[in-house]
Amino acid sequence: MIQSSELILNPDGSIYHLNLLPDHISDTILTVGDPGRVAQVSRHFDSIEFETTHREFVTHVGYYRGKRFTVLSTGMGTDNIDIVMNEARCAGEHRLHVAHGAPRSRAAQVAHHPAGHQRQPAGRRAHWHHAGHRARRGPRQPHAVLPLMETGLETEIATELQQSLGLPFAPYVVRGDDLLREQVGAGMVMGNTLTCPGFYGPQGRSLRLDLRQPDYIARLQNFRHQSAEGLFRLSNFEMETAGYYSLGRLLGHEVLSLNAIVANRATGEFAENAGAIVDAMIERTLQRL
Ligand SMILES: O=P(O)(O)O[C@H]1O[C@H](CO)[C@@H](O)[C@H]1O
Ligand SMILES: O=c1cc[nH]c(=O)[nH]1
Repeated sequence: MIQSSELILNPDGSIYHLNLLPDHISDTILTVGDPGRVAQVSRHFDSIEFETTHREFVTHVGYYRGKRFTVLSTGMGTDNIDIVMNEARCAGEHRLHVAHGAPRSRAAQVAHHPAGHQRQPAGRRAHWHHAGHRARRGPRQPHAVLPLMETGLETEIATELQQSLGLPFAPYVVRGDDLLREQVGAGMVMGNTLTCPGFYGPQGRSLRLDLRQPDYIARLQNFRHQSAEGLFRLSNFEMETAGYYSLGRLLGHEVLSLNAIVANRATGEFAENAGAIVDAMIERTLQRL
């Protein structure tokens, strides 16, 4: 029995922040950061059966070519991903209990629009599969160390990243879902996303304040880890993927982060047709799911 202070329901029975009832959680969930982008996805649907808005969480539920999707905005940052993954899971689990008598895994897909600092033209589509930021130091509270079960390779990369960037913590390094990548990623560029707890300093931008490490971007660009699986390099910045991949692994969901590259940090360019790039990625993703 979970106490009402832990699993908080609104008077209509919907879950606290997302404002969703069990039936609003489809087997496949598409998440976007920008609340305005939910309609950019659902305008492709054949029908929309439900819409709601609560804070930055906008949800549309509908059908695309006969398949039911929930499309949901998260707002920016991994703190919101904690809310979305926990609340969508709890609401969805309840639906599955009612429908099937037992919970089972759902696939959750993620569409984001981050910035690449790799040397490729702004505007190129990409799809990335590693990410991370986890504080492993600090006060030892019971929840400070997650039982994430990183693979050997993930731990190796995390340790080397920590050393080479001089970080006071080891980042998470978590691989996305291989099957979803095969299903959705054909023809897209594969890469490794660095999830940052901010857009400016944490992504090496300096507008009014100097960076503590002036060579931060160069250090990230030059990072290499060679293993039997191939060469690991960092590809792009965004602000949520690590949260999805870590919580997806812990909760047992298939998760893939798709990133439209709109800002090229190596050349200093922002794509002129960013909206069209994002739209093309949305359509391609829907067609493949
Ligand atoms: O456009 P969305 O999907 O929000 O994604 C990216 O854009 C936001 C920053 O501008 C961050 O959320 C980042 O992850
Ligand atoms: O540069 C960018 C662009 C979008 N989102 C990010 O997190 N960074």
